[in-house]
Amino acid sequence: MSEKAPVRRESTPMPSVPSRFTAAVSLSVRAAPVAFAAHTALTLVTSVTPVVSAWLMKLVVDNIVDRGPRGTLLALVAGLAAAGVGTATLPQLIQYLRGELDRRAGLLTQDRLFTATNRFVGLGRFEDPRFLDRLRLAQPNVGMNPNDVVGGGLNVLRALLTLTGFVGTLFLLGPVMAVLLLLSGVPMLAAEISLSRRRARMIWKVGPVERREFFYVDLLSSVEAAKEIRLFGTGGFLRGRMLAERRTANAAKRAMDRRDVVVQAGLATLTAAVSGAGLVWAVAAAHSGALSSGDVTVFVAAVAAVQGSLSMIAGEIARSHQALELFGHYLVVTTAGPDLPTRAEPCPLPVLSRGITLDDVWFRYAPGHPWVLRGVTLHIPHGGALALVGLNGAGKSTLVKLLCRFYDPTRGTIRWDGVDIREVDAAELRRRIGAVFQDYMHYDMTAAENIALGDLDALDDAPRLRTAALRAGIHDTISGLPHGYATLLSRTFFMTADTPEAPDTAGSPDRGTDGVGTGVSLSGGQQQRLALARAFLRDRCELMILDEPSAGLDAAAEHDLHRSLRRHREGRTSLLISHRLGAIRDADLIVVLSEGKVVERGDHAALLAAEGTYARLFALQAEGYRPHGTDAPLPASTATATTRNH
Ligand SMILES: Nc1ncnc2c1ncn2[C@@H]1O[C@H](COP(=O)(O)OP(=O)(O)OP(=O)(O)O)[C@@H](O)[C@H]1O
Repeated sequence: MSEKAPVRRESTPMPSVPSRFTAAVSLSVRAAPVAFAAHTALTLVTSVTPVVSAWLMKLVVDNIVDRGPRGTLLALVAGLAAAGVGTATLPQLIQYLRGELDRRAGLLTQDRLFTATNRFVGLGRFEDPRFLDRLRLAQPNVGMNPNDVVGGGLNVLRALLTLTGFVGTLFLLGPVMAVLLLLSGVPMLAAEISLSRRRARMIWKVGPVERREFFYVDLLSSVEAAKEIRLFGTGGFLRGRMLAERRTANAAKRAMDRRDVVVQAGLATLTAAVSGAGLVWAVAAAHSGALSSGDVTVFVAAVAAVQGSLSMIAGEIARSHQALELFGHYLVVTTAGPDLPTRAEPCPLPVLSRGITLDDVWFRYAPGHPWVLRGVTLHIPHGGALALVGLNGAGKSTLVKLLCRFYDPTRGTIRWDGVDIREVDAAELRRRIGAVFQDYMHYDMTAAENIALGDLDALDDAPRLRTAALRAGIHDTISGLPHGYATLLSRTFFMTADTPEAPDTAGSPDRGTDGVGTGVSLSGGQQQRLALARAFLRDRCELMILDEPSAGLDAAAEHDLHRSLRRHREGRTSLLISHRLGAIRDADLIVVLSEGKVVERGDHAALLAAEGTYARLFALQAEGYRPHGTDAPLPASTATATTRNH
């Protein structure tokens, strides 16, 4: 069989600029059609008000100089006042509409982004730094908003309309000057576009640096890391690392800003030179009688407006270009193909009746990485309990991840009652599995929610939650919490019902606020029981996987847990991983993995008799329970307790 890359690196190409622009516009329209239409219409109205004002001003000045009819003058002044009110008020309305569009487009973008990431079947994408960089840049709260593209496009359109009006005016008054002014816009545009390209490249380049900086920020502000940081005194070291990343990002941004300053200064000098020349020409023309006083007024306004519009067009094109680059990351993420091959019409997954078979399974996390599983062949019989044993790094958890189809085997197959699990719907496969992972999750949510995340159908089903909690031995603890199952299991958030107006005790030496507003923290073992309850909620699952389910439990709890598990797994297929060999001694089949290979298999008695790895590990553990300095065998009762509880 040919080798398949287990982790498909993201390979979706960046869409072309026109398709990015079309996609951004359609997303903004879909997010808020009314606000979009109103924003567009008002923006276009504001594009003509400066031209109208300038012409009205010319007519007013000419009327005063020529002593025109009083009624006409009043009408012109009224028109000028109306245009002034429009110029003054419309920007506020436009700004509000822009904000609303930003918010709605941001919401839709976020929704689509995380709908897309949830669609990935496996874990590979989340271990691909390039993908993670894109995902960060594509988030509306980090900087990307499709509306920036639309807003930029509209501003360009507005500036173009204003420009057309004033250029027409200038052509009437001084065509040479009009051409000169327009030509001065060409280097401006070229320079701005080149700057925006560089800026977009810089943002992409510093992406990984900023992600690392956020990693250190997260460490320095998380309660989980706070213990070790204080114990080992690593705060200064981590702060140094964080600042080093910030300095690297700052250096890249500074270099960009310096280039910006030089280019903008050059452009401003050019602009000043052109408008100075225009002013000299207009004064000379007025002196010779070629232009009226009103003409000079409108000419000066037109030069300023044309230059303003040109600079706005150049700036907005540059900003839109940059926004389009960021929007491209969003499109790459949301249109990325599946991370693992999926069938358009998946095979139905049969009810497990025979078992799960791994046939010559080889696996490595990436093509350049070492093999983690090397030709594993084993059968987990239906209704049986299979235990996996092995030293750290032997590949046990990896095997579990393949069973859940978080990755596909690089070679070989895994069959569920004869059906290759690559052929079935991964979500359906996972619905049939209950699991507690070695690195189980704890959620900053209520106790009920922490359990219900195992099966959201049970979110409002108190008896089911209670049964699962009872089986995991955590019910009494939860019942004793201030709000029972509704207690927030977190000290880092406020309870939903409470408001952040609770007294701020951060600066107070005595934080004895009786937990005002915040939830409670559970111990590590209690959190592990909660994770077990989450798995037990899936009491109808066909395969139960328990990867080190009792590592954090006290001896009595572990004993109770294994008794409960034995009861629970009757007639159910289960896969158990534990370094505490007493916990798995009564499994139907014990498989010893070493460096990705099955090196021993059999039941407890057979493996002890074989005097191999398992027997050696078991003897080592039992040794720890022998009275000091004796070779005497343990008393029968102690031996039983030892092997069962440790
Ligand atoms: N996501 C990953 N990417 C790359 N390598 C990984 C990844 N996860 C695990 N590995 C590597 O795979 C090997 C097997 O790891 P695995 O977690 O399966 O071992 P294990 O038998 O469960 O060990 P332990 O008893 O310590 O839990 C290790 O060498 C580890 O470095």
